[in-house]
Amino acid sequence: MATATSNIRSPSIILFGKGTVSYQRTAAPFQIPQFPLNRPRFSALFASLHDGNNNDDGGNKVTKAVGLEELFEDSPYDVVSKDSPFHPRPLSSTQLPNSVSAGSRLRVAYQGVRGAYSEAAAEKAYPNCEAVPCDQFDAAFEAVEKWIVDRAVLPIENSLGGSIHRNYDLLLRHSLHIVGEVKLAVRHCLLANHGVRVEDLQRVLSHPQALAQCENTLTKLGLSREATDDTALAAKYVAFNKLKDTGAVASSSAAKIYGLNILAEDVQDDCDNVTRFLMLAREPIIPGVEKPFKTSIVFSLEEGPGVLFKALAVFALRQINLTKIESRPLRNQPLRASDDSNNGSNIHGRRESTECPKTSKGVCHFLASSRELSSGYYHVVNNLWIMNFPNILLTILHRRWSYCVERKVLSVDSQANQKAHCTALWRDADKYGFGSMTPCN
Ligand SMILES: O=C(O)C(=O)C[C@]1(C(=O)O)C=C[C@@H](O)C=C1
Repeated sequence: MATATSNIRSPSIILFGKGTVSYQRTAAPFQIPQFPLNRPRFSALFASLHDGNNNDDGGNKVTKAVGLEELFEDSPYDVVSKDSPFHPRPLSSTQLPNSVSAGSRLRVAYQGVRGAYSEAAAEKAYPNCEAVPCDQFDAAFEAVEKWIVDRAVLPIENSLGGSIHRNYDLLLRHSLHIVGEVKLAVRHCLLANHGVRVEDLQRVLSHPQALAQCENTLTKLGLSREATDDTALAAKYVAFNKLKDTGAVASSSAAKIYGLNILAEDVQDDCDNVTRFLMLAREPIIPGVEKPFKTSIVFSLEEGPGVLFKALAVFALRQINLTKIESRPLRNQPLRASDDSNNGSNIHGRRESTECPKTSKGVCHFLASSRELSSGYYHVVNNLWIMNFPNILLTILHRRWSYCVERKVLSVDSQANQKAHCTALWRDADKYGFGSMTPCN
């Protein structure tokens, strides 16, 4: 009874081609004007993909899905140009033109195909938005940066599966700002083609996070697991390939969209399965002094005893409530096998700025600075609920530590209090070590 999770060649690769090649292939459909006329700015990207049916409740989806299967058979890479005329095809980072966003309806990028939880999150975050699918997280970041869309909504953590590290890392490499968050209750279903029973299933496909969230159930069922780029893509793959021994873990809306049967509902291990999504924009929210904001800060520290403890003391001493901290490897200062031999002493070596664009908002420049000793990690103090978090401090943090990205309204206090609070906090920051960091500008 196999229960291990394996990463197979992702169906998304099968469906959407191979990088730049699929980009070339997309050129043809641009000429087919099936795209709704009221969305001209996307005609180049989605000419063959929309029929204005995005809100279809799925009543006739079985026929559509089955009919499309033939399209996959002759040449998988042509699927880009022949993909469902009913669904937008995901953007990939190689397919983003430099067009400028215009128009009134907010366009919001999400990772996945139609029916992904991220699509639901995008619609929850921005009701009445035009949700734009992207094949990878990077593509969603780039779509905002290149003005293809106005916002991105991307998962950052799940109550059962934990952090989505990829997006932490991408936040550093891109220059977008967190302007809000949305939490989505994720209720997974076990889906299969019509006529397939639970006992017929040998394996199940889904996003790794979704598989992790259903670990106990899938183990009980004795199903092997294979990873896909998103849950809805798993459903699409199972449907289009008419698989009889393979199910998908995905949403009930994915079941409708791709014409699958729901074998079991609520297969996640805990009924409180919530994913937190970040709302990302090109411009930050400018914090006012009249309201406190929820803030995230990224910083790295020099190697030394208790440096992280001291850094966090800065917040503790100011009664600032931290709700999450995430430490991630610094890509340009990776751990090396040879570090084993120096008995846990400092990691030596010069960091090179290869990953981070110089123009990004401070933090990458900062992290790429040439300090010789480093812990090899950067730290994200996340969900930092700061009462009376003042503008001036935000400015200082932005200049010296990195960036403050997440801001949300909490309550109100006087400006004088805020200024005092800020000055003291910054003094502590200097005292406890942040002050020794290399300024980023
Ligand atoms: O695969 C999807 O449907 C997604 O939207 C992605 C994602 C994730 O990355 O965590 C979002 C919510 C669920 O936690 C499972 C998967």
